[in-house]
Amino acid sequence: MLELSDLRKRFAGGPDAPDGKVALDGISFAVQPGEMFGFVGANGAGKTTTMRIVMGVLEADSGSVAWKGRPLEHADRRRFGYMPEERGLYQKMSVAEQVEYFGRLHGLGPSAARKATADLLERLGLTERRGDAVQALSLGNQQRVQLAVALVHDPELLVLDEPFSGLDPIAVDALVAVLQERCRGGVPVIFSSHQLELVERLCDSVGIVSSGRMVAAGTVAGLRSAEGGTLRVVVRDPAPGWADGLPGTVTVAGDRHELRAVDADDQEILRRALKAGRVEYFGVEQPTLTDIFKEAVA
Ligand SMILES: Nc1ncnc2c1ncn2[C@@H]1O[C@H](COP(=O)(O)OP(=O)(O)OP(=O)(O)O)[C@@H](O)[C@H]1O
Repeated sequence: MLELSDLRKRFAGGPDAPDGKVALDGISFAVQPGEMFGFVGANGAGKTTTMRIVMGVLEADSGSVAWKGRPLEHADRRRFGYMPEERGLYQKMSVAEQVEYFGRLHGLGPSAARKATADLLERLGLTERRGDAVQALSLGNQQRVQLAVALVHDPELLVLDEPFSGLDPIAVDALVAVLQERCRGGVPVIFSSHQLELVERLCDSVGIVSSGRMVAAGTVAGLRSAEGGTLRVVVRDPAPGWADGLPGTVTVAGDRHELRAVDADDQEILRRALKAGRVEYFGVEQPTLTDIFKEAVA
């Protein structure tokens, strides 16, 4: 549905970096209807640059962005919802006026804009602040307004640059519910985040970007199985030297010996552990998205 192919972008250099800075070095991925795509990467990896290119804020040096099978055009973007990294709200306008205004700007009629605004302010916990100027709100509440602005016109695609940063847990849950609802309605959602547990919980697929390149992409389950699990055994008070010759590493805390090993013969390790002492834990642990991320960007 949205398809990015081999995007490249170099920023002009200054006196310190005359050759410029390669921000994107061939980014490709696709997001399908109703798919939640988590875009993760270290600071400066290229996430914002990619999203800005999708939204037409920046132009790529080469590569392409297609929407519904044809080159993305300016008119398509009017039907997208975008939350930019540089938050842009009119500070003196009231919360409700602001959201309605952006709804109108994206083509909603007055009553549709009013209704969508009231619904979203309720969902995002802003109804009581509807008449307040944006500048009087806390940063987290300003963020909620920014999200309402991105969502008000019922967009066909959502591109959200760190939408969860700075939100309290209640607001995170409210936003998750809204995004999941939009996804269920067929809208593809791309969002960047450093909150990897949240990405793992929410996303159908994930792209890990490092130095302008996509270093891993796919479903969280697929990335996990590619990575393989870690065997973990905890033995209480084992005989000395019980793990000699076994693969992996052993850490000792008091009388608890913990062995962790990858790609090991689990049955052999279990036999040795049972012989050595009381086995308190034995299992294969799947890597978390944080483990996968660290491995991919290392
Ligand atoms: N306008 C610009 N001029 C020069 N360099 C830029 C510009 N915008 C971005 N860059 C550089 O491009 C690279 C990618 O930046 P980008 O903002 O896309 O990263 P990011 O993954 O969004 O990072 P973060 O997680 O910190 O928001 C960085 O090295 C950044 O310094």
